[in-house]
Amino acid sequence: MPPAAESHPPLRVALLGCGVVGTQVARLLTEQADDLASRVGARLELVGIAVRDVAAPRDAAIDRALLTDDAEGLVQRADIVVEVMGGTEPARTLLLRAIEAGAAVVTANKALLAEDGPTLYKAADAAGVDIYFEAAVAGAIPIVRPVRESLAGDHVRRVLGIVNGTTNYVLDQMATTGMDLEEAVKEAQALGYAEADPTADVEGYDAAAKAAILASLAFHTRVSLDDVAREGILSVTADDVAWAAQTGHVIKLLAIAELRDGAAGVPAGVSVRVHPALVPTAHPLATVRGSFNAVFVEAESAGELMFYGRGAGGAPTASAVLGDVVSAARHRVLGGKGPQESTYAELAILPASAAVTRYQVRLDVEDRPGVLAQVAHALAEHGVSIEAVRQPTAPGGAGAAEPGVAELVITTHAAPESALAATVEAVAALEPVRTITSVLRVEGA
Ligand SMILES: NC(=O)C1=CN([C@@H]2O[C@H](COP(=O)(O)OP(=O)(O)OC[C@H]3O[C@@H](n4cnc5c(N)ncnc54)[C@H](O)[C@@H]3O)[C@@H](O)[C@H]2O)C=CC1
Ligand SMILES: N[C@@H](CC=O)C(=O)O
Ligand code: NA
Repeated sequence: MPPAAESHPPLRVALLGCGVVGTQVARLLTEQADDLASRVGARLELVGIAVRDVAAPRDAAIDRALLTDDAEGLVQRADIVVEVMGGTEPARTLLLRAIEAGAAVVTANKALLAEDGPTLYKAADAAGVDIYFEAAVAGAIPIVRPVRESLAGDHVRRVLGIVNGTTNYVLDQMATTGMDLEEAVKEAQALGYAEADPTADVEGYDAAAKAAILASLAFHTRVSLDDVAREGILSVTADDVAWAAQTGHVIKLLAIAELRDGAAGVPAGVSVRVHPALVPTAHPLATVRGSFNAVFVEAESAGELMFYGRGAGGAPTASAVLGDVVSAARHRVLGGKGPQESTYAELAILPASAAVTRYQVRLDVEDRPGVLAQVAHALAEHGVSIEAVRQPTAPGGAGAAEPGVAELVITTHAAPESALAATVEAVAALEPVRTITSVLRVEGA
């Protein structure tokens, strides 16, 4: 049991940034001060909130006397620095200054961690202080700590997740209300899910940053944003969404990190990617609605684990931040330190072309005998085997693109991305092929 709060001097907490997340962190630190003190064994005293503009209007929960535009000065007078301003600079410099000054740091900044986490981890290690970042991946969902600590005795094989609330919200709205992408993004911004620049969400950078962080932790190997093969949701059309529903799928933006052991002609290493994928409606990931996130982890001894909850929004993200603050604060009171970065495995990072997935290819072809055989032959020549072929529109009948044209939907067995790219090119070049309407990966089947 921790000592009574009064037995330890208060711990000074500095907050950098007072936007969607920062406002909720400040509110919870104040409203839950007594509980937090009892849980930590010392009072957590919010000593300042660094903002760009001290005169700007703020939520009523913010004590305006704490506002300062001197972030550099603030980090020098704190035991724990919480960074929720986002962006690479000045966040990195301020966190380094805080670490040099002996403060523990808590950050929600996945963009910074995925780009330059090692600089911060090394500095924290050298200074002997904690660095925590639960909020950086999947908001409120405890996923960093389970992968970093609870599964430290296991071997993780694969992580598959919906880790961006904005894009999940957008795809869900497109599927259920027919809303267009731009309108749904505006709603996600208003609800506090989107990044300051929502292109980070819709182009997959945010999910890629989270995938890099998760892959690093899961595989004890340094993975940065540049190592992640990335596709966002801008190429997903209303037609894709409607067609997915018609065939028993939903489209989700997935983050995938997997260990490949050198089988199937693909070299051994780690494959990390983010892309939209067709997920069968019976799969648990298909039921993840709105801004919710979910992460599947497959580990050798633990088997399959699933983590589900709110991945975005002020209060849910603040919950994860506060959990980290409590951990760091307990170390200040009771001694001890959180885990360091672990990169001993030093696995190879595989190129995007080595990713192995099933694909669904939709194409319009001339409706005459022998066409299907030509298409099948082109696939076979590239070593891609067909799992199923469907012709959703009756030849030349209702729903056909035009008379004499038939739509084919080909689902492949798992094939390397490199083989598929060449195959699609070869199929597109066939004389009876009019258009390749879409190529989508299929996951979770
Ligand atoms: N909003 C969400 O659902 C989640 C956000 N995050 C992360 O949390 C961090 C904050 O996100 P939000 O609160 O949503 O962003 P926000 O844009 O609402 O808030 C950031 C605040 O920091 C301030 N700021 C930026 N640069 C500053 C500087 N140099 N000095 C002082 N203040 C500065 C901005 O003026 C703004 O008020 C980001 O790293 C984001 O990726 C993580 C998980 C979920
Ligand atoms: N913009 C992010 C916020 C949380 O990380 C998202 O939409 O998930
Ligand atoms: Na989290």
